[in-house]
Amino acid sequence: MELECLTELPHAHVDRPRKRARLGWDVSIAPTIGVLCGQEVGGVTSLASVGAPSDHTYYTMHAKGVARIASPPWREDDKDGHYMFGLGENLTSRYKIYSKMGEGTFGQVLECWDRESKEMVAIKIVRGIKKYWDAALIEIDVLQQLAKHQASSGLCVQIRNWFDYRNHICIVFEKLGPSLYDFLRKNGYRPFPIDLVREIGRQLLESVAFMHDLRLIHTDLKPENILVVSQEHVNVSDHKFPSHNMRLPKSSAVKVIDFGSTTYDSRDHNYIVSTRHYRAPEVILGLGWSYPCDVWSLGCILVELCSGEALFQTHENLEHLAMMERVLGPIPRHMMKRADRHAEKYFRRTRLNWPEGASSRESINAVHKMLRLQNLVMKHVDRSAGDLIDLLQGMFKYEPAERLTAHEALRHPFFRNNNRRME
Ligand SMILES: Nc1ncnc2c1ncn2[C@@H]1O[C@H](COP(=O)(O)OP(=O)(O)OP(=O)(O)O)[C@@H](O)[C@H]1O
Repeated sequence: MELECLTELPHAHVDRPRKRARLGWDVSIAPTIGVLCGQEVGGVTSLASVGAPSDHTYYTMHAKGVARIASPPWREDDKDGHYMFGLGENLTSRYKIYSKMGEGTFGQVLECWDRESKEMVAIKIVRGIKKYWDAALIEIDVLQQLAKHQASSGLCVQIRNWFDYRNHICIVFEKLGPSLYDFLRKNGYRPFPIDLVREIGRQLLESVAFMHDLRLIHTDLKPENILVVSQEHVNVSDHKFPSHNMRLPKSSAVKVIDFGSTTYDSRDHNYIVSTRHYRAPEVILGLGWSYPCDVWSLGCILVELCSGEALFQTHENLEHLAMMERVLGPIPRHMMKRADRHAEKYFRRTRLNWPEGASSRESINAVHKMLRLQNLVMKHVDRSAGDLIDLLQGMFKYEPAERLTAHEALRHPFFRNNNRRME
């Protein structure tokens, strides 16, 4: 999602952890600086309690030839502030880098061996640029809130530790498997079976209900930010095209990641949030947003899992609103009237300025080709289509106050009799 949003996060009331001193382990590069700064979460020994090694310890370590845990040579970050690393190198004396698992706006995520807990972990190395530094501290604060209130089997990724390494915030997470988007892509954008959609949908709503109970709004829910817990997958034949094989997660257990844009509830949120395809109408119209924007994003994700493809494939506000009208019916007048000065140009008196305002004939055709929600669901789903349509209609209410809450959606008949994880 756009970084500009992050710089505007109104987190004034959140106690941000202060910037810590450089990691003590790095003393071989800068022996005069060195206070260890990790803060463990979840009962593992605190790095902070270890303290900086004295000169004596430092030289003894070297005398003992502990080259195995030595620091790699200092290098410049790349032009975008990303940490430069080599596979097999150490990241502090505790972690050894195995592979790169992903990359996002904030930094890179590396698969590392944790010598202390003797397990693989995923470490997000945040870009060494101040605005990302500050945003990472907010993400850590949120992750610690979540960790305080959920068991390790919870539905949001667990933070294990964090520290500052060579001016990069590093956040250590439990290691999870591929994202739902990875599965969709590898399957050539073929739909998931409805029972799997139901199981994933239920967990996502539970995780969002949990966040909302803590007054947290994720704001960037999308298939890329939902990871399956297990690495294992099964090959099954596509229910629609039995000659095609599909790769599906062996267990349906999923967890939500990426709390870099998560914010506390406040009445005056009106900056742009969410990745485009999953963005709620009140965000586009500048009407202010809150918890319901997460429910809208989940509605988009459920449709995408059922159909295989993102629902609103657009990069432009007017086209996006036109697509919403095509799939869900007209935008209520009272919302059009309240649209902010950036959005009022999308309307002509009391209707959307469409197709007159379209940027091209292709855009008009793309919108025209879209199916109504009912038809779209019925095209892809055989069983439970009626319940799913009804649930989605509640999650896609234009008026945020009328939209189902996550708790209400969980009570919907679509989820009845299916309240256990598929294994
Ligand atoms: N705990 C984890 N286990 C396994 N892989 C992970 C984990 N956390 C993140 N990843 C991988 O790293 C990628 C980037 O992570 P993340 O979304 O947290 O970074 P980001 O920079 O905040 O991204 P964005 O640009 O979406 O804000 C994910 O899409 C995923 O592939």
